[in-house]
Amino acid sequence: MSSVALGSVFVDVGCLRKQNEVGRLKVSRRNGSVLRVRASVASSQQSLKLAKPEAQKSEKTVRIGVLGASGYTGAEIIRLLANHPQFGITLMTADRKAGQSIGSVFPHLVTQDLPDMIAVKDADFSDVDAVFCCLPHGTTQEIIKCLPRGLKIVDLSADFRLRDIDEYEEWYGLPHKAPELQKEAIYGLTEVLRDEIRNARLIANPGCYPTSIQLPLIPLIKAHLIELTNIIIDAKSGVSGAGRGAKEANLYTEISEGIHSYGITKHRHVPEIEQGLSDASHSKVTVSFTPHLMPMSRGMQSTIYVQMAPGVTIEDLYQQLKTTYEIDNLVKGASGQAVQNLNLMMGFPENMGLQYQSLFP
Ligand SMILES: NC(=O)C1=CN([C@@H]2O[C@H](COP(=O)(O)OP(=O)(O)OC[C@H]3O[C@@H](n4cnc5c(N)ncnc54)[C@H](OP(=O)(O)O)[C@@H]3O)[C@@H](O)[C@H]2O)C=CC1
Ligand SMILES: CC(=O)N[C@@H](CCC(=O)OP(=O)(O)O)C(=O)O
Repeated sequence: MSSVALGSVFVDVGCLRKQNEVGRLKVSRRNGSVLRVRASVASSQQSLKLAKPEAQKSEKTVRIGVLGASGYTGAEIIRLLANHPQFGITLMTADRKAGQSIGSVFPHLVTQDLPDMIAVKDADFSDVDAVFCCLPHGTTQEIIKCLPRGLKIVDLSADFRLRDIDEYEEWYGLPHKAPELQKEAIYGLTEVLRDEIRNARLIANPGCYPTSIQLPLIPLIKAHLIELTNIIIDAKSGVSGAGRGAKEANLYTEISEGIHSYGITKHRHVPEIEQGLSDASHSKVTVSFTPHLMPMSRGMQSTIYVQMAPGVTIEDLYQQLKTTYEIDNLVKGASGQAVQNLNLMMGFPENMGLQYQSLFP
């Protein structure tokens, strides 16, 4: 039996991308037994130059609320929507930063003509068609439960990702406060559940690690090209993955010039990854997953070690991933995937507003 390593590289709230990879998941071969899958959302000042928010505003047909606009994923959605022809932001909320303008919190967004951020309790949803919910898990369930039923919701938190409520309570250490909504939620791994996402009201946007791991593995599992045992994932994240809130472990002095693993054997993304892989294989799949924090602002790399099924070659794996992904012009990341999902839910082309020129270096 042969083993192979899959390198899954993408960025959680945006990423660097080479010119010839625009809008694509790209598969390439390196060093004989290593396949690399790249999926990206470009981040750049360049994209701000492309945006003409005021000119586009009146033409935009979908009114968007961003809950948690003062956080990293909220800010990234605001940046992406500046260039979206149909999604116009009419409401933005914050907690500690309620009452402030987005430009005062994120200077790179100062050119946008947007409402000031308000507390969720003061929000009026009569002028909103869809929300991106960029709030901490736990808080999210209670807030989403109180939103008008007519809203489409893409939730970036982990609150509705696990189908099994008991599993949620076990891994998140919190009782689930909206189990009835959990039944309705669709997991937003776009490439895998596109049809379900189109008809959904509530999307549970996947975690960053689970996205980088499931995208390369699911097509290989579905095609029976790899064994379902001994899947080992060595993943690395930039610090923006931990959100903008102050935490001692994320101080510059703690994370610069070093790397450390965390959540070994008990990271909360394990059940999410196993749920997705088990669905793909119709049997219980377990993984060994170790995340690491890297001294970089944004970005993610997951190196995945798998055993190939008898008779399978690395070329088979390469062809499978190539066929699966080269036809999809997509961008990836927490906020990019959220916009991708709402595009589908609203009946727009999946990549609308997501085709940015990339930035290098
Ligand atoms: N960062 C990432 O790469 C990814 C994050 N996620 C998930 O997306 C969600 C948002 O993450 P991220 O943007 O990083 O988080 P941040 O910590 O950067 O931002 C959190 C946002 O929620 C607001 N907020 C915090 N507590 C409350 C509350 N009790 N009531 C109302 N609003 C509140 C904050 O307001 P204020 O700042 O004003 O206090 C802020 O706007 C989280 O669930 C996270 O797990 C998912 C994928 C990737
Ligand atoms: C670096 C870092 O701390 N990362 C976060 C994952 C962030 C993410 O994308 O996951 P959620 O959407 O589930 O929060 C963590 O390990 O918990």
